[in-house]
Amino acid sequence: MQRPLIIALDFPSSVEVNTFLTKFEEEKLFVKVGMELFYQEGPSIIYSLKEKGHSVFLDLKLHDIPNTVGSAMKGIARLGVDIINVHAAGGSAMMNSAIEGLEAGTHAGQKRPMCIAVTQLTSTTEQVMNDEIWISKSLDDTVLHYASMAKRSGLDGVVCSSLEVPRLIENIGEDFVTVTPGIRLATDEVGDQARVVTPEKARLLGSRAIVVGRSITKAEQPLEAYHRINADWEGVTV
Ligand SMILES: O=c1ccn([C@@H]2O[C@H](COP(=O)(O)O)[C@@H](O)[C@H]2O)c(=O)[nH]1
Repeated sequence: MQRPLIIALDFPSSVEVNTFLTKFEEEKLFVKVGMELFYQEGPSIIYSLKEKGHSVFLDLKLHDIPNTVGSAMKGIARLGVDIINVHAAGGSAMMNSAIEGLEAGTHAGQKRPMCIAVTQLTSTTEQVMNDEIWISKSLDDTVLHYASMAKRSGLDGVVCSSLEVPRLIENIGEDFVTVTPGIRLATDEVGDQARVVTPEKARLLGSRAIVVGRSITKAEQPLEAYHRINADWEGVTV
């Protein structure tokens, strides 16, 4: 994985996905399949995207007892996805089990999917985390704690806001992958996201990958929006 812009395919079915993807012609993309799409289409959407040559992040955010997550991961590894994730809040035993399941399910000679942990959702503010989730620490400390636990559990990286990336690089190192949603151009609507940065700022803060949904999928010209955001992310003048 270089430094991809991952497009969140938050669509209700494969019909909308296919219409959207035709705008990109033969371009090979890095896409994210989340709950909305996967719960409707199941594994067939993964096979179809992989067949077209796209890289796939399956964003199901597993969070259950270790045995259940491990068994689920065994099956997920067989789908051939490039990235899968869990909630770090499930704890270290659950994350260890996720890795064991992925290793057990990966075909011999193939690379297991990268496994990353959600630290705190980018829609969560520190106040909500304190008052509702009942974690009485700072958001930055909590993200660092969850990320350190994920690293010790053998995971490859985390999902967090770009705002937290410099501290993670400083404490955990550059090799631990940071996948960062909550990306908006200055003119975009923020919507339900709370910890938001521009693609350029994400690059400057050291994010390894950005995840962009509505700023591309709901744009009047999705291809143009993709190129504009990608240029901002890569630091290329267009
Ligand atoms: O902390 C998280 C974890 C996952 N997401 C997902 O990323 C995209 C963001 O979509 P936008 O339309 O660009 O807001 C979406 O699929 C979320 O489920 C996240 O936003 N934050």
